[in-house]
Amino acid sequence: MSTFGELANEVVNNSYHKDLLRLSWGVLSDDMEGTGLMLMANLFNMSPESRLKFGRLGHLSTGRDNSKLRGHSITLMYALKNFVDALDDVDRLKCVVEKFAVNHINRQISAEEFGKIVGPFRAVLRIRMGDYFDEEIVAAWAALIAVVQAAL
Ligand code: HEM
Repeated sequence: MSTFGELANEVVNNSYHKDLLRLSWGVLSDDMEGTGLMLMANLFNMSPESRLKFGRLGHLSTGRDNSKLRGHSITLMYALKNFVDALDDVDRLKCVVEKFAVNHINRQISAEEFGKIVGPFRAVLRIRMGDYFDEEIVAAWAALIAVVQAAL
């Protein structure tokens, strides 16, 4: 089992994956709010048990009309932007990942639960990337998510 530091190094040293992350981020970030809402809706549909962790957000099926869910979706996307902006600097990547890991440790989110975002992420990439969708793009995001999981 690789450590947090080893996984962070693997992400920073994988130029091909970094190209895929930046390319797909360019597409995903074109509509930060819409992409964030789509990711959350996918998580709630694909892992209904995760809804229990988001009690603060109220009724989770109301999408953009739910201002708390909307706020959460936007801040989640800016968290991803922090990761993408740190891809060339392993120390920077580690410190932003640790910052977001703490937010989840405080909410009792385990590494396994956090990993449930990969399927919903794949579904977002399928829609947003269209003909440019490729499993290797999912693998690049999964490797980045694995760094967060290792910090939980
Ligand atoms: C791409 C993956 C994810 C990112 C980038 C992310 C990012 C964030 C951010 C930025 C916050 C707000 C932090 C704060 O206000 O303290 C947050 C809160 C939270 N996250 Fe995540 N998250 C991800 C995945 C998940 C998953 C998979 C779960 C659970 C299964 C989860 C559960 C939570 C919960 C329960 C909160 C608190 C919501 C609230 O009451 O405001 N997150 N997340």
